[in-house]
Amino acid sequence: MDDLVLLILCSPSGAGKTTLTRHLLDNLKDFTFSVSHTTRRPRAGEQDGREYHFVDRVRFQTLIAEGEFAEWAEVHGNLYGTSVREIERARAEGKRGIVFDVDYQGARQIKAKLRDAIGVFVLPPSMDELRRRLEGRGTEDAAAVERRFANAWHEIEHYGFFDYLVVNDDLDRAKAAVLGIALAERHRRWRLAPTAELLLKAR
Ligand SMILES: Nc1nc2c(ncn2[C@@H]2O[C@H](COP(=O)(O)OP(=O)(O)O)[C@@H](O)[C@H]2O)c(=O)[nH]1
Ligand SMILES: Nc1ncnc2c1ncn2[C@@H]1O[C@H](COP(=O)(O)OP(=O)(O)O)[C@@H](O)[C@H]1O
Repeated sequence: MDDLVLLILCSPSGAGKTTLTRHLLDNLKDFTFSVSHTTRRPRAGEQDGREYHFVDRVRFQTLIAEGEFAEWAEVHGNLYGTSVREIERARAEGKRGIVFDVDYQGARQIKAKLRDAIGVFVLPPSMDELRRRLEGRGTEDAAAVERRFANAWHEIEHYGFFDYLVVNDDLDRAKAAVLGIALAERHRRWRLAPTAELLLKAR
C-alpha cells in the first residue's frame, strides 16, 4: 500500500484537465505536480521546469536510454515522459499526493507499475464544446487543433480503464468533483491507520 496518493488525470486535449489540476494543487498544498519532460515547444506563459521540462528529441532519447522515465509515450506527434525522479521528489518533500497529467498510454503504464495509482478521466460535455474550448484556448494553430480533436475519440475510447469519470460541464462542479476524489483517496483507511494505531498505543 502506497502512502502517497498517486492521482492520474487524463482527458482529451481541451477538456480541462490543466484547469482542474491547477485548482486541485491550489487547494491541496500537500499535493505536488509531476512535471513531465516533453519535446513539444513551450506555449506563451509556460516556464521550463514548471509546466514541463522542455527538451529536444535527442535529449529525450538519451533520457529513455538512461532509464529516467517511469513511463513515456508519443502524443500528438511529440514525446512526453514522467521521470521517476518526480515521484522520488514528492516522497522526499513529504508530500501526501502527486498528480500526473498524462495521456491514456501513460496512465496505463503508471497503473501497471504503481498498483495503487488512481485514474480520473475528464470528459467534455459534448464534442462541439470540446472543439470550442480547443479553438478558444488559442494555443495551437489550426492543424494542431485538428490533430488534437481527431485524437480525442481515441482518448475517450479508453475511459473504461479509469476509476473515476468527471464531466467538465459546469467548471465549479468539476473542480469540486476532482478535489473530492483526491480528498477521499487521501483518507483511505490504510493511509491514516498509523494515526489510529498511535492513539491505541497510549491506552
Ligand atoms: N504519457 C504521457 N503523456 C503526457 C505526459 N505529460 C503530458 N502528457 C499528455 O500529453 C498530451 C498533450 O499535452 P499538452 O501538450 O500539454 O497539450 P494539451 O493536452 O492540449 O494541454 C495530454 O494528453 C497530456 O496529458 C507524460 O509525461 N506522459
Ligand atoms: N468547464 C469549462 N467551461 C468552459 N471552459 C472551460 C471549462 N474548463 C476548461 N475550460 C477552458 O477550456 C480550455 C481548455 O482547458 P485546459 O485546461 O487547457 O484543457 P486540457 O489541459 O485538458 O487540454 C481553456 O481555455 C479553459 O479555460
